[in-house]
Amino acid sequence: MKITVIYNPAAGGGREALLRRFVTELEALGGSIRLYYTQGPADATRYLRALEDQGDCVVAVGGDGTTNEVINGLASGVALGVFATGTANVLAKELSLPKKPEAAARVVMEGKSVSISPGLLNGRRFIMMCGVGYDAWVVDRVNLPLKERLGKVAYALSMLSQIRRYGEQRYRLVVDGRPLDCFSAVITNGRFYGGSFILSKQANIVRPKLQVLLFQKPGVRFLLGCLWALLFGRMESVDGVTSVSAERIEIHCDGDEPLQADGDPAGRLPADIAVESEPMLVRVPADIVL
Ligand SMILES: Nc1ncnc2c1ncn2[C@@H]1O[C@H](COP(=O)(O)OP(=O)(O)OP(=O)(O)O)[C@@H](O)[C@H]1O
Repeated sequence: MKITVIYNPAAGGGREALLRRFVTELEALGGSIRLYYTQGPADATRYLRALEDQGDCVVAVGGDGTTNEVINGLASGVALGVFATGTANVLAKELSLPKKPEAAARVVMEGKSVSISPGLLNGRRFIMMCGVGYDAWVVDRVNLPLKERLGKVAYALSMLSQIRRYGEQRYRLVVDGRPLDCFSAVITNGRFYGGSFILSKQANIVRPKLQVLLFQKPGVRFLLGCLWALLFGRMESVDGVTSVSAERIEIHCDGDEPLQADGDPAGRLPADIAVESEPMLVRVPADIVL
């Protein structure tokens, strides 16, 4: 198998030793490897788009942001592999991908491929989720030097700093033609969010649909109740949270508001979100049922 490995040396504070073990195991299993170190934001996408032949599989080695940049450069028919070395690694949780480099290499070489339809946010792919409102503010305001040193703690601090703003801004969504208002929204392809927390039990990453979670009550108490429910996988049971599956979502508001996709900043409103018509092939463990 011809494999292009894209390594983000900044993800998770750097994981060079794990990368070496991963590549060694791929080669031991018969893989022919081309290895690329990303130089900065958007470089993975740029590099892949310029390649004439990406091989049979492109593996993202990094966090969800790296995977996002890889899928935006992935050529049609080339499989995606993931060796998660980032901070949160939500996709790895969703797909039960192993943390050990040797096991992750075996998934690429000896696992199976499943079809997953990415979402499209203003023409750019996302694989896990995008959002507007509170979670987009948290991503927008996270202190990057602190994230490099402290990882998830930087997100926790950003979450605290943004809580009091929740409810200030109202958004109008048009969900498959139906107008719905909210104070925050997350549009998710998969069940997991922010690590190992289950945001939506109704979502299913192999289904060509997106699950829209609307936070329709204002107030800090409501938001804290949602965060509490998230810890226990009960978000969709909270009074004031609406969860609907959809194929097309528009988001508008009066202000200049940020968006997040796969945990990284993703431009500003307005947003036009859809399910991509052509699914991607993604390498997963042979024994998982999605
Ligand atoms: N060489 C580089 N130096 C600095 N930043 C880079 C480099 N290459 C890529 N990046 C950027 O690093 C960002 C963060 O990477 P990524 O999200 O994969 O890791 P993470 O934040 O540690 O993990 P997670 O998303 O799981 O929390 C990416 O969005 C990408 O734009």
